[in-house]
Amino acid sequence: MWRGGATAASAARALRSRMLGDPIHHPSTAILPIPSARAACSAPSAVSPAPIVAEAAAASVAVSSGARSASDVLRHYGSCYWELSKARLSALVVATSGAGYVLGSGSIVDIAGLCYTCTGTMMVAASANTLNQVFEIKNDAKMKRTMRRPLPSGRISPVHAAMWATTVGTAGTALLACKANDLAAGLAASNLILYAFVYTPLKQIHPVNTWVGAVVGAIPPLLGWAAAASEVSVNSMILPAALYFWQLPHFMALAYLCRDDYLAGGYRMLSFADPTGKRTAWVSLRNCLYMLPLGLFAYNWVLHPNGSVSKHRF
Ligand SMILES: CC(C)=CCC/C(C)=C/CC/C(C)=C/COP(=O)(O)OP(=O)(O)O
Repeated sequence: MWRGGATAASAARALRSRMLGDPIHHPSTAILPIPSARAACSAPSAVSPAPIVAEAAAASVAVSSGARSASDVLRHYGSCYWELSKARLSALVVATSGAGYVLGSGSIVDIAGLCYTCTGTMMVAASANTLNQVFEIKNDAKMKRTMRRPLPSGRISPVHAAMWATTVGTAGTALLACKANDLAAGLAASNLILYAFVYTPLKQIHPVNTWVGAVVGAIPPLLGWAAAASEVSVNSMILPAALYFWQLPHFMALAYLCRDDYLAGGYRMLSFADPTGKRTAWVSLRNCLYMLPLGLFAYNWVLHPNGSVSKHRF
């Protein structure tokens, strides 16, 4: 039986803590270069072979657990970035932007342009969603629906999240400016500002926040259209308008069903002053009805990127 096991285990622990630090709480010390482990492994020694074997084993354990810890760190922050970005919601936002791009393209769709636009939109939406959570840490911590998010649960620091938002938002806007056009980049940046710096604080001030939030959700297809056509027109507004009216019943239903949670979070929603739900239901129904004429417009108009309206079937 090999008796160097205990020595190897403690040496491995010491090496591992030197190499990796605490990946979660001290991320800056988390990934030190592997060569230090290799150096420990290959350091010449004049002492008996048992410690050499023990140290070699320790180093090899340290390297493999180091690799595991590095991948743990990557997984940890990867999942934080994913959640901060609300990646599934952002993917839906990208789908609407992509639809706008295709409609704004006319008969030929530039696939590379579509990919750049979708990537840029995803990045700016990820940034907007992260900033929203940076500003709502205390509120999110009070709500059942949101208390397990990365910031209120302490899985990532606010500074780290803000740096992620700044990096991805700047890169996404630059991508749109370089590979699409300034109009698309401007719409993306303005929408980020509207969401993070107008809608987000407004949630705690006045129920009108829901309507402002619906504008934020409606901009991405306009952005996509602008990226393809380099301009916006009456036709480019049809899909955004449909999204705007569609979101209101969606948000109203959420605000009514989760009203206790929203109240606990310190938000101001229409549903608080509506115990029977009748007012909320009426606002929802009214906005559903507004969608009917939009369907007729889309059916009867050819959606020319240049905004001219010809009466054909779409
Ligand atoms: C290109 C670009 C910038 C696109 C932005 C797209 C975007 C962020 C859409 C979300 C719209 C919205 C009002 C979500 C609800 O936020 P909430 O704060 O009510 O949600 P929460 O309570 O779950 O945090």
